Amino acid sequence: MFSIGIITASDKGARGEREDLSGKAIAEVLAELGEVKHYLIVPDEQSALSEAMIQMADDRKLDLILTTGGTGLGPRDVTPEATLAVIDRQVPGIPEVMRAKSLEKTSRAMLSRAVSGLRGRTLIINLPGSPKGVRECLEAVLPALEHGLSIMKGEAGECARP
Ligand SMILES: Nc1ncnc2c1ncn2[C@@H]1O[C@H](COP(=O)(O)OP(=O)(O)OP(=O)(O)O)[C@@H](O)[C@H]1O
Ligand SMILES: Nc1nc2c(c(=O)[nH]1)N[C@H]1C(S)=C(S)[C@@H](COP(=O)(O)O)O[C@H]1N2
Repeated sequence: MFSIGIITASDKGARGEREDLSGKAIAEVLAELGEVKHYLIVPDEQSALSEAMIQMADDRKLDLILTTGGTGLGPRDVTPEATLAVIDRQVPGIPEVMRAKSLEKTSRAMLSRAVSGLRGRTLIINLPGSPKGVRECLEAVLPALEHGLSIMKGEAGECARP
């Protein structure tokens, strides 16, 4: 079981104006992969988002951080920039597969600028804001997540498939 953090990037959510169904969807989909240890709703502000990621990665030492929201083209959509500012190495295959699989469902998938990467021994993944988008994107990456996290933690040395 891996330790998981969820960050919902949402102005409405942070003001208490909308129930955060997307954060809940992440916790539901990942129930078998790990345990949600920390959960924050943060307004769409780059420094606050980066700060939340640093806290979860460096202080709480969580294995996996999922963000939802703020990946689009809106003027306040800055989650990818907040993520790029704190990661050491990108993992491009994760957003590549999320967009590729999601494009089979909606052409709007191309509008998510989501990124993914490692900060030390923490993997950070951006997801879109809608609960549907969260489920569709997580479904796309889930098959490889456990293996990726094990390699990241130094618990699995072999990538060979049986
Ligand atoms: N955390 C969430 N929980 C439930 N629904 C959400 C959430 N985030 C987004 N949605 C849904 O996806 C739609 C598009 O999301 P978008 O990111 O554009 O939200 P928004 O209206 O700009 O507000 P904000 O950025 O303050 O969350 C919303 O109108 C809402 O229906
Ligand atoms: N799988 C999937 N990806 C998706 C969507 C979706 O419904 N399903 N919505 C798209 C839409 S409409 C937008 S605008 C972008 C960015 O969403 P965000 O700004 O809420 O992060 O994600 C896209 N990615």
